[in-house]
Amino acid sequence: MNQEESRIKQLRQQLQAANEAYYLHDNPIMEDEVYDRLYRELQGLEEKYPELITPDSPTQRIGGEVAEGFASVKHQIPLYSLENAFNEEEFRQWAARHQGEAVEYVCELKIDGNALALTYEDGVLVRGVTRGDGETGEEITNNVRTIPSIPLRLKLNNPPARVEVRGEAFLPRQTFEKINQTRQANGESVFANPRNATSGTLRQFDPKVVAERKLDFFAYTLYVVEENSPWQPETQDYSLQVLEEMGFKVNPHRKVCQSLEEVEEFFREWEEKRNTLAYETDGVVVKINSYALQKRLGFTQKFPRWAIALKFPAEEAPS
Ligand SMILES: NC(=O)c1cc2c(N)ncc(C(N)=O)c2s1
Repeated sequence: MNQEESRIKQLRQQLQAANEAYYLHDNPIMEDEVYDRLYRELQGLEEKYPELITPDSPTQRIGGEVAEGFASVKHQIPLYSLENAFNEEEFRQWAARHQGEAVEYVCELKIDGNALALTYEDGVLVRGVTRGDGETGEEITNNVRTIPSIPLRLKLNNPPARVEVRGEAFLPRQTFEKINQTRQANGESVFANPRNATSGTLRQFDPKVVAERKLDFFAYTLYVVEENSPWQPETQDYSLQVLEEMGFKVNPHRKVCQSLEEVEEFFREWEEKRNTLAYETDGVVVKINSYALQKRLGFTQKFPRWAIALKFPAEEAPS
C-alpha cells in the first residue's frame, strides 16, 4: 500500500471515529474545523485516486443524483405491525394469552418516527427501504446513506454475509422545530409533527435535502440471515447489544423485566419522563425476550403474538 493509500485509510478511520462519537454518543472528539480539514484532505486524495473510493467512505454519504422516483421493493422479511394496548387491562389480557411460561420481557421505548429496513451484505450497507405496507416499501438507499447514525459498514471484523436491520428514523424535537422555522421563513408549509417531517424528508428526491435535515435513527431489530453465524442472537436483549457492537444507535432506555409488574413500572416511569427526552415517543414496546418462545408463539393474521405496544395517553394539545 503506498503512502497515499495508507493516508486515505487513516483519514477514513479518524473521520468515522469522529462521526460515531458525535452522532451515536453525542460526545464530540474533534473540533468542527479539524473535522472539515481532514474531510477535505480525504476528498482531495479521492479525487486524485478515484479508484481508491469505497462505498463506505465518509465522503460517499451524500452521493446520488436527484431521484426520478423510488422503486418498489418487496421486503425479504416483512415488517410486522404491533398490537396496541391502551390500558393495563388490555396489557394483562395480552399477557394471559401466553402466560404459564416463565417469561422474560424486554421493554423498549416506541419511537414516533418512520420504520426503515436496512440490508447489509458482507458488512456493507446495500439497501434502505421504507416500511410501506409491511410487505413492500420504497427503495430510498441514497437518502438512507445520508443519515449519520446509520453505519455504511458494520463495525465487525468478520461480518455475516447478510444482515437485515430494522429501526426507526426520526427527527429530534429541536431539529424538527428548526426545519419548520426554515420552511416558514421560505414561505413553505410547515410539518404538523416530527413523524410527518421524517416521512416527508425520507421521500425527498434530492439526497442533499435529506442530508441537511440531519435525520436520526434507532435500531431495534436484527436478523442475521445465515443460521450458524457466531452473531446469531437468541434473545431480543442480546440482539440490541449486537446492534450496538455493529455500530448502530440503540435506544438506551430499555429494561429486561421478569414480571408484568416490572413492565408496568417501566411504563409508568416513562409516561412521566417522556417529555424530558429529545425525541417523541408514543409508548412502550414490550417483547418476549426469548427468540425460541417468539418462534413458538408466531403471528396472528396481523400481529406477532410475542409483542405489544403499550400506548401512552394522547397528550393534551397545548391550550
Ligand atoms: N411496528 C413494530 O414492530 C415496531 C415499531 C417500533 C417503534 N416505533 N419504536 C421502537 C420499536 C422497538 N424498540 O421495537 C418498535 S417495533
